[in-house]
Amino acid sequence: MAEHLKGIAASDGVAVAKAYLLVQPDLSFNKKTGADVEKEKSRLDEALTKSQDELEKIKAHAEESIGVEEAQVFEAHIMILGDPDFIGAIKQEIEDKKENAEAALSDISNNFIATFEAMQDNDYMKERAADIRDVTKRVMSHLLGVTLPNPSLINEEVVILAKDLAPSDTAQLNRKYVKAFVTDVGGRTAHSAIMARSLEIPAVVGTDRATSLAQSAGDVKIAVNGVTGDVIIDPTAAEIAQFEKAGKDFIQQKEEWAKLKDESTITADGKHFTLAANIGTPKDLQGVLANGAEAIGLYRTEFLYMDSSELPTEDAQFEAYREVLEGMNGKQVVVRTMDIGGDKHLPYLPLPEEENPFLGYRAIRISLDRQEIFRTQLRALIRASYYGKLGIMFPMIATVNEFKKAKAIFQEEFDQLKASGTPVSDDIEVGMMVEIPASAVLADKFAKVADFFSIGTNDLIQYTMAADRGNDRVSYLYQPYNPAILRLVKNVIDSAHKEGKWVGMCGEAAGDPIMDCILLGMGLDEYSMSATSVLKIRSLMKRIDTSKVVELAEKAITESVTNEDNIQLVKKYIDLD
Ligand SMILES: C=C(OP(=O)(O)O)C(=O)O
Ligand SMILES: [Mg+2]
Repeated sequence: MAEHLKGIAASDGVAVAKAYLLVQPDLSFNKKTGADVEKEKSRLDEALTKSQDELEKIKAHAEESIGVEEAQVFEAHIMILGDPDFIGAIKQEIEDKKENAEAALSDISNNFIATFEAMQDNDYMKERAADIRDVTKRVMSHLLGVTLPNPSLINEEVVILAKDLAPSDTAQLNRKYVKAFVTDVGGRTAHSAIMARSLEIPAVVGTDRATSLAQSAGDVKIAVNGVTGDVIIDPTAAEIAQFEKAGKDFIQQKEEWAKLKDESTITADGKHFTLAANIGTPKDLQGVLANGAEAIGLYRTEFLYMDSSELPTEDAQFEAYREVLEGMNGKQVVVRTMDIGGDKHLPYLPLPEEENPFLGYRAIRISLDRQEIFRTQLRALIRASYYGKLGIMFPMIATVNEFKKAKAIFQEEFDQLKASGTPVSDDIEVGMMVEIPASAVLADKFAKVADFFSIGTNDLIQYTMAADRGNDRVSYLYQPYNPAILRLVKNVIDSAHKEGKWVGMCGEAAGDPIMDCILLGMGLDEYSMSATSVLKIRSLMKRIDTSKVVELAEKAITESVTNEDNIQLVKKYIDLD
C-alpha cells in the first residue's frame, strides 16, 4: 500500500525508480585488553593507509562529478587520517590500555566527537564532528575487514534511501543511475543536500521514517518530488503517472531556461541587469560559462588559503587569478581579498581564541594588521589584472578609514609594480563588501571613496538581526525581506547611484526570486549567485516590467512590517510559478 511522506525539499527535480536501501554494515567489535601493542599499532597503520587510498579515489571521483569545492570535504578527511593529535591519541590509548586497535579508535573518536559536539553553537566544529565520525567508520571497516557500501557500483536506475548519507557516500553517486535520494535525517544545508544540488540529483531529506517504511515494504518503487518534498513509497499507477508528468515538466522548464544561456538579462521593459556568479576556485569557471553568467561577482579567495598547507605564494595566487580572468574573456571578475577568521580557520595561521569570532579578528581586520599577507595577495591580483577586467573588493569593511587604508596599500603596490615595468591594467575597480550595518548606514560616505559596492546579505542579516547565520535555533531570524534589511539595502543602492557608482549583491539572497523582484524595483545593478541559479533568475527577470516593481519596492519598505508581509506583497505583484 502506498505510503505518503513529507520531508524537506533539498534538491530540485522529480523521479520514480526502484528503491535501493543503503544499509550500513555491522561495525560492532569485541573490546580486547592485554593486546600485543606493536601488532595493534601496525594494524591501525595498515587500516589508515587503506582508508587513505580509498579516500584519494573518492576525492578524485568527487572532483570530476561534483567539483573541486565540494570535494574539499575529502581533503579534510585525509587530513584527519594524518592528524598527529587524533592518531597520536589512538596509539597512546593502545599503549596505555593495551587495547585492540578497534577499541582505541572507538574510544578516542568518541572523545573527539563529544568535545566538538559540545560546542553547540559552532557549525564549523559540528562539521568536524561529522567528519571524524565518517573517517572513523572507514578506518573501522578496514580493521574489521568488512566492506562499506559502495554506491558507485550501482548499475541500474534507483532511488537511494538511507538514514543519512555521509559526504563520502554522496560523492560516489552516479547521476546516470541514481535518480534521487531520500534520507530520514538532515536539513537543506546539510552536506549531502548541498552535494545533491551540485550533482543535480533530486533529493528529499528529513523524512524521519522513509527507510523503516521502505524496509518493511520490500522490493518497491519510490516516487520523489525534490521541489515539494513529497515522497511516496510503493506509489499507485496513477501516482507514478502524476510524478512522471511533474518530472517531465521540470525537465522541460530546465530546457527552456537553457535557451537563455547566451542571452543578456533584459527585463520586459527593456532594461539590462547583470547576472553574475559566485565562485570559490578556478575550477568553478566551467559552471559559470555553462550557465551563461555575465560576470563573476564574487570570487571567494579563502579556498586558495584553505587548500594549502602554508600561505599561498604570490605566484601561485597570480596563476589562479589569471586563469579566472582569462577564462572570463573580458567579462568582469570581482575578487574579494581573503576573508579568513570567523568560522574559517587556517591551521598554519594561528589566530587568538575568541569568545565571539564573528565579531572578532577576521577578514580586512587581519589584512590591515598582517600587511605582508595582504600585500602578497594584492600584488598577485594587480599582476593578473593585465589578463582581463578585474575588480577587487575588501570584506568586512566597517569604517571609511579602513577602506582608505586598504585602498592606499593597494595604490602603493600598484605604483611599485607599474614603475618596475610589470604589465598591469589601468582600470582596476576597487570596491567593498557592504556586510556590516555600519557601512550600510553610512553608505553615502563610503560611496565617495569606493568604486562599487557588493552587498553581502549573509553577514549583513546576521549582524543586523543579531542572529548567528549557522545556528538552527535562531534561523527564523534569517529574514532577507524584513523591511529593516531592505531599508539598509535601499540606502546602499541610492547612495551608490548618487555618486555614479554601481552596486551589486553577492549574498545568497541575490539568487532568491522573491528578493530579486524587490531588488529590481530598487534598481540594484548586479546580482551574483550560485551559477546554477542564473538561468532561472534570467527567465524571471525577462518577465518583469520594472515600472511595476518600483511601486512594490517602495511599499516593501514603507507599508510592510514583517518578512512575511513582503512575501505576500511580492506574490500579489508577480506570478512566481
Ligand atoms: C557573500 C558573503 O560573504 P560570505 O558568505 O563569504 O561571508 C556575505 O556575507 O553575504
Ligand atoms: Mg560575508
